[in-house]
Amino acid sequence: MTEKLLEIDHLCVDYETGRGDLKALRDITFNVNKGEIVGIVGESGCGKSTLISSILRLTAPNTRFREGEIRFKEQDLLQASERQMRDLRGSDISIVFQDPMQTHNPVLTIGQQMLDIQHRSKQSKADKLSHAAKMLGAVGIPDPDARLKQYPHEFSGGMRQRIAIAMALMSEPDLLIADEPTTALDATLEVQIIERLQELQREFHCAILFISHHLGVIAELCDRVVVMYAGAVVESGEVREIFHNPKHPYTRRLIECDPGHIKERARILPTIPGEVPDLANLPGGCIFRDRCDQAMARCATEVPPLDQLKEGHHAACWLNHAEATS
Ligand SMILES: Nc1ncnc2c1ncn2[C@@H]1O[C@H](COP(=O)(O)OP(=O)(O)OP(=O)(O)O)[C@@H](O)[C@H]1O
Repeated sequence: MTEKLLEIDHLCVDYETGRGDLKALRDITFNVNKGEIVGIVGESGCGKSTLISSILRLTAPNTRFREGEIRFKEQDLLQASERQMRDLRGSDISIVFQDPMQTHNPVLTIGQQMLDIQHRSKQSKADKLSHAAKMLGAVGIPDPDARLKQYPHEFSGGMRQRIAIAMALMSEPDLLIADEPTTALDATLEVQIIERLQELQREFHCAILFISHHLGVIAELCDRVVVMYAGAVVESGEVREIFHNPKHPYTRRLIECDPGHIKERARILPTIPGEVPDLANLPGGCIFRDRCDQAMARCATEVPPLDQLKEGHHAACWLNHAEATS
């Protein structure tokens, strides 16, 4: 039976700005089940970072949680104390960033940093170092005992990202949030990291919330995908279903822009013409209509609901509304 780990329920998050409230997340609902890999995809500005910082409760001071809930193992994170959040971060929930240098301290050896992560453990220093070396080995760093004595700048970008993943997994988290961990790497390294993440997920049984601009990467790794546009979910479902039977025009355009397997990915991708609407001054109707080549009169006035089209496949587009099962 699938067990829910992370539940995002009708989440609405605003930023207070001089121009009024900027609606960064609107009515976001999705789950990550135990041991599952869920991808979040969308262009820059669609709200991916706001979503991650909301889950970790590391938001900018002008953030307002307007509505909705975030539950992790049934605990309501928006009501949790700062201390409870600190306990969760880096233990039950870990994160890997796009730039591994955000994780690494340049003036400390990798070994010292991996010791620091284990500060709560009662094990001896020798055991902690041996655990650190084992984790470096698990992410494919050769000669891990010697490498522990080196500084971050002595590793290549791909190796630094592997080390960041090793550090994130040291606490055996239930949820690993991977925030575009391969975007800064070339295609070959990207494939290696994706394959390694798949192996590690099987070994450590953690769930992964994988954030990416690229549907190709999501297709390689994830079980399910949530497509976000301008702060809202426009489509969600199993990766295979979304790829073979995309129902939202935005998802179709993303697939056209990011074809096939990441190994063959072109270095410069075509982009979708037009821009994400101003989230501080949202237009009425469907938020994608100005960029949609199938827009109808109704799209200008009525917001399409996120319809269930078949079990587990949802899309918010009037084109499919007649097929909705709920
Ligand atoms: N502290 C803030 N105050 C005001 N607006 C903000 C703030 N942080 C983000 N935004 C705006 O909120 C919207 C969503 O931003 P967010 O960073 O979550 O998107 P994103 O999908 O992660 O983009 P990227 O991939 O470029 O990081 C954008 O319009 C952004 O300009």
